[in-house]
Amino acid sequence: FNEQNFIFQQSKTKDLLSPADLIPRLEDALGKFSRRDAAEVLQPVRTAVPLQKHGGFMGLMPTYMEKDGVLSTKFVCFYKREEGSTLPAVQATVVLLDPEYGNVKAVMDGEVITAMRTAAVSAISAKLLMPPQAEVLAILGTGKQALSHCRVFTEMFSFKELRVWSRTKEGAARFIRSIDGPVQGCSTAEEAVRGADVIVTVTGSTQPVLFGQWVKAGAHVAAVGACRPDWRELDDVLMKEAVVYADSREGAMLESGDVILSGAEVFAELGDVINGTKAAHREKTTVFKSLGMGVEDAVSAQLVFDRWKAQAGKF
Ligand SMILES: NC(=O)C1=CN([C@@H]2O[C@H](COP(=O)(O)OP(=O)(O)OC[C@H]3O[C@@H](n4cnc5c(N)ncnc54)[C@H](O)[C@@H]3O)[C@@H](O)[C@H]2O)C=CC1
Ligand SMILES: O=C([O-])C1=[NH+]CCC1
Repeated sequence: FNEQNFIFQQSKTKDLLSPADLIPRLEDALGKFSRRDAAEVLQPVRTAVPLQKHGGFMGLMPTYMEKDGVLSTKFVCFYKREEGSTLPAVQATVVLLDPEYGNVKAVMDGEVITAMRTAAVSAISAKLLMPPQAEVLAILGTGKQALSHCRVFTEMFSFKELRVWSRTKEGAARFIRSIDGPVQGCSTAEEAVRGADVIVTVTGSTQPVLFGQWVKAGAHVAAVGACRPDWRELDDVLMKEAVVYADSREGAMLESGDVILSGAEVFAELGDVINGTKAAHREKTTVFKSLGMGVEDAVSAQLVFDRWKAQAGKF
């Protein structure tokens, strides 16, 4: 394996991936995952290796989709970064293999894949669970995931109002400068979320930043940060009052501080709703606890590979 063409840099994955193409593949993958049919998806909960000295962890996310012939693994390193740091909080690489022989087919930059697939899965959660006629979107956090969520949500839905909150003025200003449409910068998280129909939490916080008493009844929350068992983004009130959905029930029980420490019950996986085996409680306050799954990276990497093959006229 030393073929230049099979290394996909960030610019290439960016060119080849679009939310519109990705969303149907992710919906299909989430549905397959929740059927727990080993011939469709084999995906253990990610192995997390703490990098104590450097304030981060490395996650290994292997996935096999036998029927689809997709074998991949992602390596992802996550670090807590100071506001304004130019270093990325999340760095990732996705390796796509041939399941028949075990040879590597492609090595891809995983930052764009991670940013886009995470936002696309949150958008799927909103499509299924947000109240009808949702008008106001609030985003807490202004980093890479905030930007990708903003892009995917504004592409997929027509909110009348977009609000954003950062823990620093500079973070909010940078975010507002980076996006095209109108956005209201809020000086507190409470101001951003009061009355919002959809709330996205994409912070590196380890303590709650969103409190149930601020959240409008019937709102949908896509909770994307706090991916360790002792990290929180949401308080107990919200976790207990809302109907809680997750990408993976096992992942949520092992990795999500919001689920584990609040004692909240995971009502369903997003895939169960897609499969029609569990209800989408749009009329209630809902939380989608996103942790990120290997199967999302697998289908995203396969999509990049398929698009590249089609463009290059390969095989
Ligand atoms: N569920 C999933 O599939 C994925 C989840 N993530 C998680 O999403 C979160 C955001 O990731 P990125 O945007 O890549 O990181 P980033 O570093 O680019 O952005 C993090 C944002 O959180 C803010 N923040 C950090 N600490 C905070 C605190 N104590 N209180 C309030 N705000 C705080 C920062 O100011 C920044 O705006 C992280 O927690 C990461 O682990 C990332 C990738 C995938
Ligand atoms: O799924 C993913 O890639 C991650 N989830 C939390 C940090 C990175």
